[in-house]
Amino acid sequence: MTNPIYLAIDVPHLRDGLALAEKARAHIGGIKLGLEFFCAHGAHGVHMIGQLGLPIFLDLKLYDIPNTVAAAMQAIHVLEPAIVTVHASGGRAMLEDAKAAAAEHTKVVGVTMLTSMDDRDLERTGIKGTAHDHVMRLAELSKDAGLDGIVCSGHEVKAVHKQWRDGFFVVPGLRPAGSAAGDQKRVVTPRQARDDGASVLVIGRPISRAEDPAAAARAIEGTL
Ligand SMILES: O=c1ccn([C@@H]2O[C@H](COP(=O)(O)O)[C@@H](O)[C@H]2O)c(=O)[nH]1
Repeated sequence: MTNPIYLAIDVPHLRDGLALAEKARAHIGGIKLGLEFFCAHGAHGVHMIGQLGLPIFLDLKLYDIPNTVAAAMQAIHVLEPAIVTVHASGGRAMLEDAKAAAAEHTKVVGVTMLTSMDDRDLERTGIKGTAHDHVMRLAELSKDAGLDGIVCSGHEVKAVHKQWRDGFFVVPGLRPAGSAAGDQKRVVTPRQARDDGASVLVIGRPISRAEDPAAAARAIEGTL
């Protein structure tokens, strides 16, 4: 079985990101590079991390008019990402054009509702209903638009998996039992998410902020 853990490299210095990825390398299946990393290090940073030979997940959360998102998708072909994110709330045309513009081997997944938000946060954005309802709606839209899957929390992945059997489900907001949630609000353990149908487990601070990142990654891998 391939290791579903993607380590989120959310550190300001490239050399620290490389060192972290090297330490955890034996216990992870891929690397997730997000906004912080891409804004600081751009394509050069992605190439450097890519040299470790692990699949790269570019968590860019693209959200713009269809033409702009499609152009951005084309621009990143050269980086050969295994996975790229777009915001599912960007609408059907944006999602369709994003998928059409992506490289053949890149999975395009729609971010439904950030794991740092709960029902109350959702209500404050003017959206009625629960996080669960909202994620289910955006999962259906993503599926209809031809995306490969979605990003959701471990609270919803079981229900989404039931509706979309061959979908690809990326789950962040993961915390080993007893570890601090920080800014994450919809949290489950890595094991729970995997058992409920997650394809990819995104884990950042429980590994990157650990005293011994390799030992932390190994311990999480051991629970799966
Ligand atoms: O809904 C979302 C979408 C993306 N993320 C990203 O995942 C990691 C999680 O990091 P932790 O340190 O394990 O909390 C981070 O890069 C986020 O940008 C998310 O958390 N939730």
